[in-house]
Amino acid sequence: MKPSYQKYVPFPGVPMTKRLWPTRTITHAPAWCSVDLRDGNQALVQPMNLAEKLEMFHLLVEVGFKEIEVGFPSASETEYEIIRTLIEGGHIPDDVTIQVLVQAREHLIRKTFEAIRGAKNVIIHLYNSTSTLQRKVVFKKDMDGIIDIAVQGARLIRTLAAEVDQGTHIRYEYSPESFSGTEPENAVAICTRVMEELGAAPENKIILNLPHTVECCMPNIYADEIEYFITHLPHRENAIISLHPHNDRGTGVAAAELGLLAGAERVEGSLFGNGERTGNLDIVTVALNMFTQGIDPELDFSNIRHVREVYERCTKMEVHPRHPYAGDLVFTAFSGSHQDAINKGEAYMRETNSPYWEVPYLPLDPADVGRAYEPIIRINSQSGKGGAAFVMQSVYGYELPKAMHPDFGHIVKQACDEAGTELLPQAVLDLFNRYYVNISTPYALKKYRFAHCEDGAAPHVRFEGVLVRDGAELPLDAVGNGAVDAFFKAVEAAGVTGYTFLSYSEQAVAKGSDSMALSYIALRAPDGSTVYGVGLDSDITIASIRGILSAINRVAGGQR
Ligand SMILES: CC(=O)SCCNC(=O)CCNC(=O)[C@H](O)C(C)(C)COP(=O)(O)OP(=O)(O)OC[C@H]1O[C@@H](n2cnc3c(N)ncnc32)[C@H](O)[C@@H]1OP(=O)(O)O
Ligand SMILES: CC(C)C(=O)C(=O)O
Repeated sequence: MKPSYQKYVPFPGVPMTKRLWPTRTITHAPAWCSVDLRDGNQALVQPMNLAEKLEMFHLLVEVGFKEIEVGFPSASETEYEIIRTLIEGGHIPDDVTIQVLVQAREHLIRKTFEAIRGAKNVIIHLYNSTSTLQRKVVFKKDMDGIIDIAVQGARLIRTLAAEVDQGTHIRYEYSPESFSGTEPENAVAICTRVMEELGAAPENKIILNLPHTVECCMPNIYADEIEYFITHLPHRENAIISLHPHNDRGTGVAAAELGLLAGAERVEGSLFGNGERTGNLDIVTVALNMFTQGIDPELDFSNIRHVREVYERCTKMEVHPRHPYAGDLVFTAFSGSHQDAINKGEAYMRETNSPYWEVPYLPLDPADVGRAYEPIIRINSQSGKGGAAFVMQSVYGYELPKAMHPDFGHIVKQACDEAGTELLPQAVLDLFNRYYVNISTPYALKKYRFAHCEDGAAPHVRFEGVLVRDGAELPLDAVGNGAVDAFFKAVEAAGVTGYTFLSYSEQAVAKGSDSMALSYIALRAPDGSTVYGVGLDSDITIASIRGILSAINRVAGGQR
């Protein structure tokens, strides 16, 4: 790639010495305009058909958009028919304004006015490209020539708007397309002329949409351009300043956010950023970014799965697994330290009832976008002991004692390394069962009984039974202050020696319709190490006995 970088010209800065936007914060939602059905649609391999456009339109209404660019009605019969269907089919709620895009060309403008007949609220969106590059390469005109295209278009629009039925409320929008590639003073000049032509006034504000048609500079430069425009525009009070970022450098969201700081009041974009090339601005991300700053975005993404499902079906595009807020993996932690911190954060939230979201590594509560049911913690070779314990607890209700976490974590880590892939919860449970639960080799408890005795002395329990190893029977018979103690002594008396009882905890778990007891046992093994065993049975005493035997068997069977 060496020398070819020299053919790129660095983007010019904006002549500003003082700028206000870096000192500001975003405090409220802008007016949003969805361009999914137009800019998004025009960039699809297979543009949406009528049914898909209608479904998408209804989704956008459901999400809360009040301004929706529904198409470019003069582009084709299909586009025209879709707009007629929206209007004639009564699909447009009274509080929603449809927007239609048109180039500054007479026959296209006339066709556009035909298309909007009978609509209640319409924004006629006029555009022509104004950038230095387009002037030179496409239009071969100077700036006056470009202004003339816009003025002629605006004049015709005003004339035709005056003839439209009284029941149709028309507003105007003008885009100096490729605004960010236009000299700032030229952008102001052309917009000023269009405002005059369209009779912009405080009670009849024009939307001046300032597109980052191709994102060719850093977002701070776009913000400078917006602030320059706003502070140099005569009669700024007659205009609503709108942003239309694209995402060629991958910073469309940043450009929109900095553009808002620079004073814009309206934002055009699309769901998940669908649009030309790398896409339009992703409105979902900007809106949810606001949400995470304690600002009501005035769009409803509380069921993001549904929004995504309709979007993917209608556009045949896929949302990337790492897409902010909506991707499959964005609320998932595989790595141990993240899992640990998330676990602790969730415990902190439960224990303190904190009114604020204070969970490390998760900037948004998944429940706020309807994703609370998904596994946050998933297991692979990067996971730690807390992750495996979390899966056992959250999926199966097994409350592993904290001291046992490293032991089980080690087993899970080894299995992940061997598998070289993620372990699903069932595989984690299988490992737990295989390594700890009711292990019955080499020692198997063949038969047993215990009796509670109260014969004058302190109450005690007698355990009798038979342990089998390699076909040989070892009789068990001992007395203890409880069944577990009696069993432990009986095993020792039968020659299985060198174990010390360290700790024990129990819990009930639901197994189908039955409730079972789980007993976690820790013993000191003959070599001084700690060994864990788990017993599972409908009877808590038997569960404990099975747990002890499991621990012994893990040592005796060399299964550690
Ligand atoms: C940045 C954006 O996303 S803008 C929106 C872009 N969207 C679309 O283009 C989708 C819909 N477009 C279409 O269906 C077609 O392009 C139409 C119907 C608008 C126009 O079609 P056509 O006139 O057949 O062809 P085409 O688009 O190639 O037109 C190019 C001509 O329009 C001129 N032109 C382009 N934009 C404008 C404009 N805003 N104002 C006036 N003339 C323009 C070009 O200079 C060129 O002129 P030339 O033929 O004299 O060289
Ligand atoms: C027509 C304008 C708003 C546009 O789509 C763009 O510049 O990207």
